[in-house]
Amino acid sequence: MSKVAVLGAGSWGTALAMVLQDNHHDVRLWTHKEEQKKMMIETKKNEKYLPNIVLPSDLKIVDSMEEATKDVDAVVLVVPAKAIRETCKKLQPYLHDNLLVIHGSKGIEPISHKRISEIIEEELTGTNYLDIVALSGPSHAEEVSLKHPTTVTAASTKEEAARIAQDLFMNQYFRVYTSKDIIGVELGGALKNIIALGAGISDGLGYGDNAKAALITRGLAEISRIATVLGANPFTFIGLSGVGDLIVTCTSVHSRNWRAGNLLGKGKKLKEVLQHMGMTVEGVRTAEATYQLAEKWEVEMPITSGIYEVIFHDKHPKDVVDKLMQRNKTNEMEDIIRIWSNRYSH
Ligand SMILES: NC(=O)C1=CN([C@@H]2O[C@H](COP(=O)(O)OP(=O)(O)OC[C@H]3O[C@@H](n4cnc5c(N)ncnc54)[C@H](O)[C@@H]3O)[C@@H](O)[C@H]2O)C=CC1
Ligand SMILES: O=C(CO)COP(=O)(O)O
Repeated sequence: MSKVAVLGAGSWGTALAMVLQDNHHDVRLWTHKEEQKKMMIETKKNEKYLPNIVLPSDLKIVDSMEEATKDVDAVVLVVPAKAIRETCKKLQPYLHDNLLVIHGSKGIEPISHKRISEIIEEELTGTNYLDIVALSGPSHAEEVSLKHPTTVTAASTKEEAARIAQDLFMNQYFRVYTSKDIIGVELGGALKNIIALGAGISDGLGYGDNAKAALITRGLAEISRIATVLGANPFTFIGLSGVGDLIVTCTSVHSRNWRAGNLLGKGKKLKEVLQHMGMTVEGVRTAEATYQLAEKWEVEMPITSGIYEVIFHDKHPKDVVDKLMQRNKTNEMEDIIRIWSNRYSH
């Protein structure tokens, strides 16, 4: 049995805490909201984020970061990407040697273009902890909390760290693979949210399965193009955190990114959509960051650019689709083969 702190009690933090509790670890779930903490203790439910799910009776809902992290072997950061820096600052005084830092968040920071593990590393500089592991893959919290079979990847540059995370989480319904490609795993998890917005927009416009399959496939092509330039292993994108997460997020009604896109496709404005959602829609901020990254590295990302134009410049989604369909004629694989061979020729 290990002692584990889960920081962030939204849908994903709560579902991961339940997996860890099922594995008989000593789990402490922390939320920054006092009223949410009280509600979870009183009702034994997390009504806003996972309605109808009864929390395990032995799951500890704690009062403070200090209580959450006391003597723990691992912390699992599961707050929205925009709250990672702030949460790391709160965590910093409680770090100790041999503490494994795992995160389950999916995003890229605009302007700095940092991945989650890079932000964590930056914020925890000068402190002692073991390593950072990213946990990512096709895993809607709603299904994990019902113990439906789910597979994810634990990625760390240090294989041993990924293996510790694998051992902590793996059970009968939650299968964990390891990977050393943390760049690819984090980029796959973050960038698929942009394409999921696109899939939602396409469905909202009334287009069918052909359009969605095109978005998933060509979306994967542009994700692997930029990610390979940024140092990822291209093979990661045929894995769970690549095509796996892309499929689940583009096709599931559980996906907040798909649902937000769907409303955009039906003509709603971004502000209205986000108010209506009331939950984290990571693809919006990641679209901004990725648009900037594509410009910086001169990588063609036409789908991401189109979605960015819809979200931030009020472009009509139908005009964006027309523009995508009328791009210059091209060979399907030429670009990615060139990028892959550049990478492997060094
Ligand atoms: N929901 C899911 O099925 C999955 C979500 N993720 C990722 O997990 C991360 C968290 O997402 P969800 O749990 O789904 O979000 P959510 O919208 O369900 O909940 C967000 C939680 O973060 C808390 N929060 C907001 N601002 C905060 C701050 N400044 N400091 C501390 N806590 C704060 C909220 O109170 C809430 O408890 C995201 O990056 C998401 O992409 C990853 C895999 C699956
Ligand atoms: O990352 C997820 C599933 O793997 C959750 O996606 P959404 O944030 O779109 O709900």
